[in-house]
Amino acid sequence: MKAEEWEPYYSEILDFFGFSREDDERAAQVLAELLPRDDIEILRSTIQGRDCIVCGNAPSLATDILTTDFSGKVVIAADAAARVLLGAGHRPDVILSDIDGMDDDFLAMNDLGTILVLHAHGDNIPLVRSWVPKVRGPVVGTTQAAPLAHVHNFGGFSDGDRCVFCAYELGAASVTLIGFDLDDRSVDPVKHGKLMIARKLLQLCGHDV
Ligand SMILES: Nc1ncnc2c1ncn2[C@@H]1O[C@H](COP(=O)(O)OP(=O)(O)OP(=O)(O)O)[C@@H](O)[C@H]1O
Ligand SMILES: Nc1nc2c(c(=O)[nH]1)N=C(CO)CN2
Ligand SMILES: [Mg+2]
Repeated sequence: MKAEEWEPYYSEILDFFGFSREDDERAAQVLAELLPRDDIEILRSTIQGRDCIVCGNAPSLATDILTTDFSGKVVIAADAAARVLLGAGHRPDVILSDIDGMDDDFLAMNDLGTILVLHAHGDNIPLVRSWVPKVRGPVVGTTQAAPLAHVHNFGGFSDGDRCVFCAYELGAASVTLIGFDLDDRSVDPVKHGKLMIARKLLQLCGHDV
């Protein structure tokens, strides 16, 4: 998504949650300084022209996995969905995370080739500082604010919808969603707000979830 197309959605999200653009920009700078590399071309070659399965982390993911044919597909996990996939025997090819779901399992998957797409925002700067220096494998940085030379903005907000924007931006042949239950009543009010925004952003990409 072009920056000028993303801007009105981003602006509305900042107003809705009371988040600060300046804090998001500061977070992107911190990420830029800590990233060991920019593996965007590895990420592009993983996704371009391929059928992708994007996995959200709704409670329904565990059963969705059982009825999904993963063969030949690129598996993209939204944050902690990666652990559910791994537990079911599917190490994701790519994980997008704003680092609140990150743990040593993510580093172990990254050591085996899973690409980490790590997102900096105004409320996760301490997580960026503590986890990014530990990354040894392929890594790409993202922001929801203005992109920097090696910190990308593919569009999207929550980990799940950002996976979908990233896949289309990098030329996926198709994108299938599993583990998305945006009407989930078990989530807290902030998460509910994020899921409603995810619905709107996914509709922009042609996915009615
Ligand atoms: N019912 C659901 N509950 C949680 N996440 C969901 C649900 N349905 C879809 N998702 C998607 O799965 C993504 C990953 O979920 P997870 O619970 O790991 O996220 P999170 O790190 O808490 O979310 P975020 O950082 O985006 O607030 C979410 O960002 C969201 O886009
Ligand atoms: N400033 C800020 N930005 C975000 C946040 C958040 O909590 N604060 N959460 C996100 C993932 O849901 C994505 N972006
Ligand atoms: Mg997260």
